[in-house]
Amino acid sequence: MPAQTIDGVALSKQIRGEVAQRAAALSALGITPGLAVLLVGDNPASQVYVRNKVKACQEAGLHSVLETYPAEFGEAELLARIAALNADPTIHGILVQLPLPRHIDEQRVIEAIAPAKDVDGFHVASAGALLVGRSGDEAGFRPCTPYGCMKMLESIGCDPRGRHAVVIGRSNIVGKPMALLLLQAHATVTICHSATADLAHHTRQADIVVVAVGRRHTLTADMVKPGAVVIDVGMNRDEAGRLCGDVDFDGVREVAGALTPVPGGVGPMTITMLLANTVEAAERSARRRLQTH
Ligand SMILES: Nc1nc(=O)c2c([nH]1)NC[C@@H]1CN(c3ccc(C(=O)N[C@@H](CCC(=O)O)C(=O)O)cc3)C=[N+]21
Repeated sequence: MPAQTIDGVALSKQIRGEVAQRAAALSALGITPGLAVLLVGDNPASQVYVRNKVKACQEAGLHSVLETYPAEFGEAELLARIAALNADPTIHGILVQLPLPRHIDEQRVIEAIAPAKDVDGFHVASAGALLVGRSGDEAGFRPCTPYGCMKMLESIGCDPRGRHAVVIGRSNIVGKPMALLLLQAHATVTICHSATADLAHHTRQADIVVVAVGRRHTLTADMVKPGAVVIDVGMNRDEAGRLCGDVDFDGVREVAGALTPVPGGVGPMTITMLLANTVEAAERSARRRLQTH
C-alpha cells in the first residue's frame, strides 16, 4: 500500500483560515497585522516567491508592502530602510528575501531587523530563543520552513517523542532549526550533512526523515525504513524543468508510511507559517501596548 501523502495545500488552507480569524480580531481593534517584504535584485524566482507571499497576505486579511530595489542597491540604503520599518507601527513583520546580492552582508542585514519583527526567525535572537527552548514564547520566532514541517507531522498524528529523527542538511534556515524543534518535541535527533560517512546507515534507522539538501534523489527507497515519515524540503528542477524535491517520491512512496510532495508540500506551509508569525508579532505588539498603557 503506497504511503499517505501529506497535503501541504490542504493543511495550509486550514491554518490560513485560523490565521485570517486572528487577523480579523486584531483588525477589529484597529491593529491590522502588517508584513513588509524587501527584495533586492531581479532574480525571477525570488520575484515569483515574494509575489506569492504578498498575495497570501491579502487573502488572509493582512496588510503587506512590497519594496523592490535594483541589484546595485547599497547595503547602507537597505539598512536604512530596515531602520524605518523597525520604527513603523503599521508593520509587525519584516522579511528580506534571500539570497541577497553578493555585495550585501546577509547576516548584518538580518541582525538589523528588530527581533520583535523577525517573522522569518533568522535573527540571532530568534535562533538563541530556539536553542534554549523558548521559541514562540514571547521570545523569538520559529523559522517558517521547520515550523511548517512540525505542523505537517502534527497533522498526521506523528508525535516525535521517543522517535529517531534524521535531518539531512545543516543550514541555519532549515537543518539546524529543524533539528532543534524536533529535539524540543522529545525526538532523538541525528543531523547528517555533506561530510556524513554513510548517510543510508542513518536514514534506515529513522522514524522521521527531513531532507533539506537541494539535490534530487538524495533520499531513495532503499534508504528508508518501512513506515517512516518523510518530509521533503528540497526545491529542484528535473530534466523537463518541472519542480521536484530531494526525495525520489515514486520510489519512497512504496516504503514510507507518509511523505510530503513537491510541489504542494513544504513550500505552501512555509508561506502559511510566515503569515502565522506575522499575526503572532501583531498580537504580541498589541499585548505590549495593553501592558504599558
Ligand atoms: N527571507 C526569506 N524567507 C523565506 O522564507 C525564503 C527566502 N527568503 N528565500 C527563498 C526561500 C524559498 N521559499 C519558498 C516559499 C514557498 C514556496 C512555495 O510555495 N512553493 C510551491 C511551488 C511554487 C512554484 O510552483 O514555483 C510549492 O512547493 O508547492 C517555495 C519557496 C521561501 N524562502
